[in-house]
Amino acid sequence: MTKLTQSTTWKALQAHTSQLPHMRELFAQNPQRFEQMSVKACGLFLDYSKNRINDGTLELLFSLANEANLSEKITAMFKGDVINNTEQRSVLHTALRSKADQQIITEGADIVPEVQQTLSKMAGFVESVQSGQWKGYTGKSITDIVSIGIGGSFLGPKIVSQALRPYWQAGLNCHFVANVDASSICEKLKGLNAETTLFVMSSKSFGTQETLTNTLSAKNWFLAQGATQQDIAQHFVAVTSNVAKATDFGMDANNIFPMWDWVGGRYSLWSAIGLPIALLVGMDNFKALLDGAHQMDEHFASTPLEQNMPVIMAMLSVLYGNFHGAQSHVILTYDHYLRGLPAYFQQLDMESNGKSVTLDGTDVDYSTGPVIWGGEGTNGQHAYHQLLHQGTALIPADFIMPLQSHNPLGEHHDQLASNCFGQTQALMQGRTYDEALAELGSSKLNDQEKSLIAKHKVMSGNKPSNTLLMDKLTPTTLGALIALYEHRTFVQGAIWQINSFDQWGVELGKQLGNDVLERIGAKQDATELDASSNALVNIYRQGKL
Ligand SMILES: O=P(O)(O)OC[C@H]1O[C@H](O)[C@H](O)[C@@H](O)[C@@H]1O
Repeated sequence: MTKLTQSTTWKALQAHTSQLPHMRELFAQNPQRFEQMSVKACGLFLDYSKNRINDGTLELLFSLANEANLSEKITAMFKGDVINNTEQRSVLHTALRSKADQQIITEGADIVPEVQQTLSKMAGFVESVQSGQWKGYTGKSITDIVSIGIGGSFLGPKIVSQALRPYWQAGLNCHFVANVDASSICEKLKGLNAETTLFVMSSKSFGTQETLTNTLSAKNWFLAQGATQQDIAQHFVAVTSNVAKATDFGMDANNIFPMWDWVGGRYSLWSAIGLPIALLVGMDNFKALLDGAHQMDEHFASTPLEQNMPVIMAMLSVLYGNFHGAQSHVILTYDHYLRGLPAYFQQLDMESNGKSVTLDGTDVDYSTGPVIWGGEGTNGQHAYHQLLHQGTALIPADFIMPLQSHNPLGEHHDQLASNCFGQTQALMQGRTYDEALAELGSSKLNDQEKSLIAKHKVMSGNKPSNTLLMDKLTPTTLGALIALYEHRTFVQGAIWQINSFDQWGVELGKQLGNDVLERIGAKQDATELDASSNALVNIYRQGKL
């Protein structure tokens, strides 16, 4: 048994949670519940009153956080301690949104000046492309960006660009390519004009197979359209921490934007990996995004745990995962522009906290990261919400909604909001058998039929949800929202004593993928793998069943 599960607080939480009454009763007991269980920070408002908690639960959860030395761990991250112990790295994505006059030291050097220099380089480039000064090889301005990257070098730029669609500057469009399936890049290139297309290749390592292959194919396409080798510098730029590899690959040294080992891929949209975002929304908006995240960093670093938004959300997730057996967590966005956010948070959380040994290598004897999933709230209501309401799995939910729409139109937003609030209410209060029976009161069914239908209409309720509101989706509120989830992920990892910043599981997949690729290209059939893998490779080599 680990110390965590043996601790008095852990055991107290186990006993406490099983005795807590239904949320309907908790609301009835305390008229101040909403005021006491809501918090505002950095333009975001969190209502967490619809959770299976009372004051006692919160006290125990914060004790657990204190026993995990959470405050010390937060300080250690911000000041650049080597908290990613398996890769011997600091974790300093927060430095990317620091203020120019801050000093953040890692490996003996202040990194803020480098961050600022890179932002200036990005600003110059963005201005030049947006103004049309940056010309393609036939003297035309750029109209289309193709962003090539995968994982953290893809999803952040894509989802944030999508979320900030109302802020795009006229004249530029962006297309994202990640999948190594040729159909992805071929479809994206159809209809593009090489003379006006700029490729942004993003790879922290500059060694990821999918990204290198897609970039080579992009280069070949570009040359096949009539451009020459000398024209490449005007059409290909790279973002990477491996500048040497990028220049070896043929990237013009002036067109390489640096990033650093102390930025994890899934935390990297704030670095030059965010270049496609900046190209679309302009540098001022990109800086506003950084500023929103910085505000959340300050809130996280300096607010007592009890009022600390990321800490509250993280501890609630620990509550459900470790004391109520929840295996997944759903994120429901009531905003069309935020439709990609669940996928982004999925990558962030599952790659960070999908771990089963503690920092010192001990096997955990408790659940760690849940499955994160979700989508656009209103659409889900007509599909998978059924399982949230009446299924056997407990699935805590986050509902996210801006108060003002970017497209105010008739009654649309009122309907959207009423769906959002109505769902959290239904999840919380459910419907009892008597209520269901009463609803059937005037129907023509006989008593037996009424009783049967009523049983099917019962919803146990007591299903937890958080509601997150903001005035409007802006670069600043979006920055704060994403940083909120980053820190929530960090806090959970801190409680579970795992390393949230490595990803050895993903690395093994890459390694074996390369191994299989060699067998596919070999002269004879594969014989050295397991029977299934050999057979699959050999069927593939034949090219038909
Ligand atoms: O940016 P790159 O080095 O090309 O890496 C792209 C992605 O590769 C891996 O799959 C990692 O698990 C991700 O965290 C990373 O973002």
